[in-house]
Amino acid sequence: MKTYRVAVLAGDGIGPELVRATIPILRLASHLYGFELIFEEALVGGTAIEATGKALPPETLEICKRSQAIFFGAVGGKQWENLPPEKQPERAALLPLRKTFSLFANIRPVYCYPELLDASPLKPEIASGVDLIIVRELTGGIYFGQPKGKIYTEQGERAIDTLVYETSEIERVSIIAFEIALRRKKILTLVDKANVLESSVLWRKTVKEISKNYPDVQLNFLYVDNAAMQMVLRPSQFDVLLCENLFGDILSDEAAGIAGSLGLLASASIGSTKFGLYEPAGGSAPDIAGKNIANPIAQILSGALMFEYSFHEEAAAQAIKTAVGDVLKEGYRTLDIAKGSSRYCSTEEFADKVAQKLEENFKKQK
Ligand SMILES: NC(=O)C1=CN([C@@H]2O[C@H](COP(=O)(O)OP(=O)(O)OC[C@H]3O[C@@H](n4cnc5c(N)ncnc54)[C@H](O)[C@@H]3O)[C@@H](O)[C@H]2O)C=CC1
Ligand SMILES: CC(C)CC(=O)C(=O)O
Ligand SMILES: [Mg+2]
Repeated sequence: MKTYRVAVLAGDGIGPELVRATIPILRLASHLYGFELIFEEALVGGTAIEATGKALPPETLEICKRSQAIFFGAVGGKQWENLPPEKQPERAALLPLRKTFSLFANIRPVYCYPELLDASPLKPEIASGVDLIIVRELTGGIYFGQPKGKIYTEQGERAIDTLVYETSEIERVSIIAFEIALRRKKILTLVDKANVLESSVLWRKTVKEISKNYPDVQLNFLYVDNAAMQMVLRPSQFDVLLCENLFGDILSDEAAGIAGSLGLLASASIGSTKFGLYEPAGGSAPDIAGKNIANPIAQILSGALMFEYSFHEEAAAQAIKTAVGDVLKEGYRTLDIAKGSSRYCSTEEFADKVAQKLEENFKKQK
C-alpha cells in the first residue's frame, strides 16, 4: 500500500485543537481511498520554546526532513511577543521552515460557499460566485530581505526591512501561478505597486516574459491599493491573483473575510518537489484558543491540499472537500460563521460531522 509520512506540527493557540480534530478525518480518508499515513508529531513555536528553549528544535527539523509533508497548525501568541524578534515563534520557526524547504509558492484558495453568503460582510450578490486562488510568493521579499534589523543613530532608533527580489524568484512562482490559471478560468492578475516600487517593475517585466509561454492565459495588472478595493467591490472578477510575499499575506486575509471567516482559508506551501507544508492561512487566534469554538474548515481543507499537491491522491482530496461542503449544506456552523437558523457546532462536532459525511458519501458511491 502507498504510504506517506507526515510531520505534524500543531504549534500554539488554536493550532493543537484544530490539528487534533482534523487528523481522524485524514486517517479515515486514507483508509477509504487505499493509502496509509504515518503521522509523527513534533514541537514547534511557543510550545517548543517552553519545552526546549527553541521555536524550531533540531529534532523537529529532523522529523520534517524524513517526512513527505508537514501538516502545520499555527504559531505565536502574547506570551512570546516580548522575546527578541529573531527568537519569536513566527520568525524563528515558521519563516525558517518555509525557507529551509524552499517552499516559495503559497497557494490559498478562496471560495464563497453559497450556503455561507450570509456569513460574508458583503452583500450576497457581491460575494456570490467568488472562487479565486491567491498565489503568494513565500520565501522572498520584505520578510527575508537583507539588511534587516535595528540600529541606533543620533536621531534615535532606526528599523530596516529590505524589499528585494531576484528574477529567478519571480519566475519560479509565476510558472506555478500560470499553471494553476491554465487549469481554471485562465485569468491571471499580477498584484504589485509598479508605480512606486522597483521590485514591482521587475515583477511586471518578468511575469510578462513568462506569459509568452502561456498564450491562453489572460494576464492583467493591478496596483495593490486598487486590488484591495476591487476585492470588496467585485471579488468575483478574479481567478488567480499572483502577489509578492507581503501583498499576498494581506490580501489573503481580506479575501478570507469576504468568504466569511479566516477559519475557512486553507493553504499549501510548495516548492519544486512534492514536499509541502499545509496550514490554515490564519494564525493562532489567541482570542478563541482553548474554547473548542475555532472553525476547523481551513485545517481540514489544508489536509485536502496536502493529499492533492504532495501525494497526488486527488480522489481523497475531492472527497474531503465535498464532505465539508455537504456538512455546510446541512446547516452546521461553527460560531464564526453561525447565523440565525444554523445548527451550531463546536470544533470537534463539526470535524466529526465531516468524518461521518465522508464515510456516508463513500458508501453511497460504492
Ligand atoms: N501561520 C501562522 O502560524 C500565523 C501566525 N500568526 C500569529 O498568530 C497570533 C495571532 O495573530 P492575529 O493577528 O490575531 O491573527 P489570527 O489569524 O490568529 O486571528 C485573526 C482573527 O481571525 C480569527 N480566526 C482565525 N482563525 C480562526 C478560526 N479557525 N476560526 C475562527 N476564527 C478564526 C481570530 O479569532 C481573530 O479574531 C500572532 O502571534 C501572529 O503572529 C498570524 C498569522 C499566521
Ligand atoms: C508569520 C507570518 C508571515 C504568518 C502569516 O501571516 C501568514 O503566513 O499568512
Ligand atoms: Mg497572514
